[in-house]
Amino acid sequence: MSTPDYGRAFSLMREAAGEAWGAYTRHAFVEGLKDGSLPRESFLHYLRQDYVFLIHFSRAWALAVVKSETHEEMLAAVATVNALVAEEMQLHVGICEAAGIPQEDLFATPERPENLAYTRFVLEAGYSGDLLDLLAALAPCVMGYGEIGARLGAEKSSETYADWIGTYAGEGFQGDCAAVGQLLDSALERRLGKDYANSPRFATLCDKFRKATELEVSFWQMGLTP
Ligand SMILES: Cc1ncc(C[n+]2csc(CCO)c2C)c(N)n1
Repeated sequence: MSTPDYGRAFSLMREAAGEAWGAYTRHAFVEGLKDGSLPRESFLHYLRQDYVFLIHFSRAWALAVVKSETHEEMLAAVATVNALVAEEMQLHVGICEAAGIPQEDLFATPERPENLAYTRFVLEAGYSGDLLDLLAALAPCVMGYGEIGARLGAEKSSETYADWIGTYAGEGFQGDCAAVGQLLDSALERRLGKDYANSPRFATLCDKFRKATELEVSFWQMGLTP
């Protein structure tokens, strides 16, 4: 299976993240989703934490609207806020309700430190920096799940987690990843010029991307320990 193309900046940042990228996208939790061996208890624990995660991620994408400098940037950011609140959070509510966990319980899930560390790192990148700092911290989450979804959609050997895999493998979500990739490319060119990859700023953005990738690894690891 070929890896999906989410744009030039993403490819460069992914490369700069080194081994952390594979540790994230091929984590044992992901392989357990692929072959159905992930214990249900771990999956539900992950989903409850992820619901809280998505609340804060929606706030971070809303901050991207605040940090936008063009109508086009605002449109891309607002589309992601909507995808998060209306689709992804709904997926979690649906799966958890079917498993006997009501929505009020989800909202009241005590936040694990690994979860808190990740979302507050991203929000802080946005509070202290500009749209580029924020997008560099947000990108691993979107494109990583895009890559995971595309691979698991093609390679899965069990139907146990097919709903979850289908959401991220589907055309809708893959289109969202391409749109975020384009936003990242155009935001970089607008602020740093076409040669952005050779700007000193780019290295600091790659650091943020790698840090967020490492926080994704910790999040999967947390999922394995309910
Ligand atoms: C820990 C964790 N990391 C990434 C995602 C995936 N995700 C979060 S926000 C977003 C963009 C809007 O769809 C996507 C794809 C997740 N659910 N949980």
